[in-house]
Amino acid sequence: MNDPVIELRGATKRFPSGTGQAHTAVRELTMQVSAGEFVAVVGPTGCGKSTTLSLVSGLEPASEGEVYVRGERVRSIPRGVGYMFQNDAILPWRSVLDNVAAGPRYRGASRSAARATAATWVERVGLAGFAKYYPHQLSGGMRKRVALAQTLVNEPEIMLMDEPFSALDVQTRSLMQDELLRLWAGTGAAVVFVTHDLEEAIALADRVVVMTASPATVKDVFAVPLSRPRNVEDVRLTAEFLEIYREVWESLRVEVARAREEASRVG
Ligand SMILES: Nc1ncnc2c1ncn2[C@@H]1O[C@H](COP(=O)(O)OP(=O)(O)OP(=O)(O)O)[C@@H](O)[C@H]1O
Repeated sequence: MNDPVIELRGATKRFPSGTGQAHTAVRELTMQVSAGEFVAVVGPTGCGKSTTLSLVSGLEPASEGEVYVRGERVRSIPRGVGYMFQNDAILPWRSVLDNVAAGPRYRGASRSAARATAATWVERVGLAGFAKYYPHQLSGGMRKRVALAQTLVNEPEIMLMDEPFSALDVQTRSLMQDELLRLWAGTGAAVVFVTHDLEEAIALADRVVVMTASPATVKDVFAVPLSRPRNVEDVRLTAEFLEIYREVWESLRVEVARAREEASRVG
């Protein structure tokens, strides 16, 4: 394996809880992600998947253990990190083109250079002809395309994705998954993709990390040896996919059951 671009070594994150005691969100997380690798993280609701991304992005410092990006200890937000969340960061008063141009502008490109770069990404995500549209004129899938272009225009070395497609209907979701794979291929970016959806995780990733019920730690890591390029709808129907699904679900189901038990005890 190449040198990891992302490395967590025994990272633990505690938050102050309402009762004055510390609440452990994630504990002793150890994992590595290499350049060009697509890693999906699955786990029961509320186990600490988003917190894991916050540690990598430097938004939250680890309470214990270490987090490295490109071999350097994360102390603030590292450069070269792109995000995509469930709620997109599209500004309603800006056109599609200007939303995508905002990143390059922020990084110092002139208005015309930023718009030229943005135009190529607007086209690559399939929105040529919609550059002048405003967000309210777009469908949910089209907004996701804008969000993808907003992320990719900055050519991130690392992409942190937190359930970016979970609000979409099933068909649009599959389309966007294919788009993501197509656009990511060849970028060399390392991806950490958090999802509730095990099918999505396997269809997209090179490895699937299963987290335990709260406080989350890495329970198992599964390789996904499905060939690329992949078409997510086709790949889901293969015997190989189902075999991997069964294996990962065996691991995940125990944690989902444990989380439910815990929730019913607390609730
Ligand atoms: N800033 C914060 N302050 C206090 N507690 C927090 C904070 N961020 C997360 N937590 C707590 O840490 C735990 C893990 O939350 P996190 O959002 O990482 O889980 P998740 O697995 O991403 O959840 P979901 O699957 O519902 O998206 C939760 O109990 C949450 O309340």
